[in-house]
Amino acid sequence: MALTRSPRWFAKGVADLANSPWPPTLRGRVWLASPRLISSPEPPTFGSSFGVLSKRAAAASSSSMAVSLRWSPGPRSLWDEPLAISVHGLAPAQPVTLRASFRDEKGELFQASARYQADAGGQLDLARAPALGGSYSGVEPMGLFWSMKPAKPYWRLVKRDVQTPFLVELEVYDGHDPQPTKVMAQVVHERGFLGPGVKRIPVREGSVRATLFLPPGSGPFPGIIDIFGAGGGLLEYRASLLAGHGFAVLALAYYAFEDLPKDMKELHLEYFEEAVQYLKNHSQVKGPGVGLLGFSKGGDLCLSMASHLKDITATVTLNGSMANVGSVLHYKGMTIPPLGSDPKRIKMTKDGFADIVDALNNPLEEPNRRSLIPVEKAESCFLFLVGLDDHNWKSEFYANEAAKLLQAHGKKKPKIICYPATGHYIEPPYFPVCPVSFHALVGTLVIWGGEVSAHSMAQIDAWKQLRAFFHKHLGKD
Ligand SMILES: CCCCCCCCCCCC(=O)SCCNC(=O)CCNC(=O)[C@H](O)C(C)(C)COP(=O)(O)OP(=O)(O)OC[C@H]1O[C@@H](n2cnc3c(N)ncnc32)[C@H](O)[C@@H]1OP(=O)(O)O
Repeated sequence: MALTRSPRWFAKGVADLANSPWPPTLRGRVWLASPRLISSPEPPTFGSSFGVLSKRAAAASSSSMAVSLRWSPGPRSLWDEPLAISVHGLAPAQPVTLRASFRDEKGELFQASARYQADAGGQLDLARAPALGGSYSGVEPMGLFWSMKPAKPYWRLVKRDVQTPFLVELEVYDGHDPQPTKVMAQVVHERGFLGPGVKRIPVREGSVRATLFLPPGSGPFPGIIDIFGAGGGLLEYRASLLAGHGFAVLALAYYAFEDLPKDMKELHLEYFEEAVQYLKNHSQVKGPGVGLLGFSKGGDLCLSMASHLKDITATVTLNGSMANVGSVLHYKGMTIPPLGSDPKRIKMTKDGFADIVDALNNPLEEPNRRSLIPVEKAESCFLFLVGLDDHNWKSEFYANEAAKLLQAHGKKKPKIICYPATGHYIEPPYFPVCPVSFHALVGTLVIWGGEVSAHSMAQIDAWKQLRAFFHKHLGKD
């Protein structure tokens, strides 16, 4: 039996299919609105983002009205893209519950839900309608994403393979029951990390272990090196998303990856210098200088790179430190010891988690000054993005002291943007906030800080700010 569809609806789906920039295999899947439209056992795959009822739910649905759930851009989007989400075909003022969920690559579930009420016309537009409770409240067009929580405690969202999307399922349930059962519409949407035409190039040049992401087109593109914090391995997701905004981005590993050192006890700046040279010399990277983006320990590494290496034009840190932390840093015979700490200053929260915010020594006091990073030697301009509720360390203090050091030596004033109620893990937009998780360097569960809503808004703004800063100082592609 052929599928029967309302011509307009079907044509839209097919049109999306034709225009969709994504290869057919990556197109969103849709389920049908009601039994009368279902004839194939397999839900069809369309380029459209019209998503409605699964076959199972269709059988349960009493309404013959097709409830449709739509979001744009469709058929898939990138993780850092906002979505316009709406529901159509409801009864006037009908109470409904929306639920979003997906599983990460380790199979761990992330989910959020919120209660809404349709308008007089039976429509629900998340850009206008307030959530009445659940994972969030108020008018929050992307609340279903940023408010998601893992079912597994102390679990962080980490995208390990940027070549595959997360399949996010969005469901509309009838009513506001705490555990609603009647599904009225359902759609699976693909949230990717590699934009159309972005190339992913593994880099094994000399001792450099990295992945280069190039935007579509011939370039040359402004180049950025992206460095994560303590944890090891090679995390690519921030670089791959940033490449979607016109930058050539090198996600750089520096320990616990392939033949790199197994731990970060001893790091050599020559390794990072080799990475800068690789990126600078790439035919599709626009010189003369490159940008650096560092999060946490990656932030202090970027400051050390900017201070000691040539051709660093723009440096952005996300909750970085202005002292060398967690490893001995060597460069051309020079040795910078790690900033000391005192375990006695680790506090325990009432829930039994470690709060390490005061554990590090003050880098301005002797003998800790030997761990200070000589940012005054840098030619780079700086943007320090700071979470004011960072519980990993005193990010605001470090940013302000680094600014004083720079200005005391006649350097340009760095831009400092502080985000209230924002914790340590400032990730790309719409990453669920992780309040507590395992700290690779401390070896236990720590609190990272951050109030969910404020931290989520900070992630959206920080992403905008760093992109604008790099475009301003490195040029546009
Ligand atoms: C005196 C004190 C002074 C303290 C003074 C303070 C000094 C702070 C200095 C450092 C500041 C920072 O950088 S703070 C950290 C910033 N973090 C980052 O930038 C992220 C860096 N990368 C990572 O976290 C890692 O690469 C991962 C977790 C993404 C993947 O690493 P991996 O090595 O593949 O992980 P894996 O083997 O699977 O698991 C290793 C362990 O990591 C944890 N883990 C793994 N995946 C996850 C996950 N999604 N969510 C939560 N936890 C996870 C588990 O506990 C797991 O143990 P098990 O369950 O398998 O047994």
